Amino acid sequence: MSTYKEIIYEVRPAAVARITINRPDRYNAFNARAVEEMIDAFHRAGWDRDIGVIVLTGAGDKAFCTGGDQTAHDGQYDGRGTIGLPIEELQSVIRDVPKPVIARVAGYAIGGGNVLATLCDLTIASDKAQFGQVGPKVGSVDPGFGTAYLARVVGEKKAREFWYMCRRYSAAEALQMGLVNAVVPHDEIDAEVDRWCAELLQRSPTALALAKRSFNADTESIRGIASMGMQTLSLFYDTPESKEGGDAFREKRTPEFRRFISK
Ligand SMILES: CC(C)(COP(=O)(O)OP(=O)(O)OC[C@H]1O[C@@H](n2cnc3c(N)ncnc32)[C@H](O)[C@@H]1OP(=O)(O)O)[C@@H](O)C(=O)NCCC(=O)NCCSC(=O)c1cc(O)c2ccccc2c1O
Repeated sequence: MSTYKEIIYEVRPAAVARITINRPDRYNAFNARAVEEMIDAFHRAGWDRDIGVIVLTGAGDKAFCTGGDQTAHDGQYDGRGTIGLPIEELQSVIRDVPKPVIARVAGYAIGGGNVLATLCDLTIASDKAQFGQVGPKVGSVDPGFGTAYLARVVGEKKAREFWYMCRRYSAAEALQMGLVNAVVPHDEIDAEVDRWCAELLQRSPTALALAKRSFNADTESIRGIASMGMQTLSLFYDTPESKEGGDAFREKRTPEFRRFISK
C-alpha cells in the first residue's frame, strides 16, 4: 500500500513509528479502509529494523478511537472480512509485531477503540481520556479479545460490567483497574510517551520481543474464540435487533431492542 488516506504514518522521534487514525470528524472511528491501512502500517513498522517502538493514537484531542464507523455499518461493514472489516487481522498484527506497541490515549477510547487500546502492550492516557464498551447499546459485541482479553486485564467482574452496563470510565479509574499504565495532564502526554519510548529503546530488542511473545502465548487461545465469535457476529449483524442499534445511533435516539425479541 503506497499512500494512506485514513491514517498518518510517521517516524517520530527516531526509531519510533507513530500510527495516527486520522478521522477526527468521526472521533477516529474506523471504516474498512482505515483498518486495512493500520494493518499495512503495523506490518511496515513491525518488520523495519530501524524501528524499536510503535505508538498508536488518534488525531485531535477528542478521541483515540470510537470503534467501528457507524456510518459505514449497515448490517456488515464496508469491506472484506467476516463482518466486512478485517478487524481480526488488525488485532492479531498488534499482538504479532515483535516490538512494544504503546496506545497514546488523549480522549475517548470507546467500543473497538477501547479494544485496540487494551490490546496494545502499554497505554499512556491523558487526564481527559475516557474508556468504555458500547456494543450492547449499538447491537454489537467483540466476542474474543474484546471480552475475554479485557477480563484478563481488569478481571472478570469489571470486564462484564464494561460490556453489560456500557458505562464510561475516567483515566483515573482506568489506572486503578490496571487498564492503563500512566495518566498525565493532557498537555504532557507527548512528553510522557516520548519518555517511555526512550526507555524502551535502551532495552534489548530481542529480549523485548521474547517477553512480548511469551505474554501473548498465554492468551493465544482467545484468537480461536474470536474467529468463531466473529462468524456468529456476522449472522447477528443481519438481524433487525442488531440493526436497531446502528439505526438508533445514527438517528440519535434510544434503541428499542426488546421489540425484536421473538416470543
Ligand atoms: C464517543 C461518544 C461516547 C462521544 O459522545 P459525545 O456525546 O461526546 O459525542 P457524539 O456522540 O455527539 O459524537 C460526536 C460526533 O462523532 C460521531 N461519532 C462518534 N463515534 C462514532 C462512530 N463510532 N461512528 C461514526 N460516528 C461517530 C458522532 O456521530 C458525532 O458526529 P455528528 O456529525 O453527529 O456531530 C459516542 O459518540 C459514542 O458512544 N460513540 C461510539 C459509537 C459506536 O457505536 N461505536 C462502535 C461500536 S461497535 C465497535 O466498535 C466494534 C469494534 C470492533 O473492533 C469489533 C470487533 C469485532 C466484533 C465487533 C466489533 C465492534 O462491534
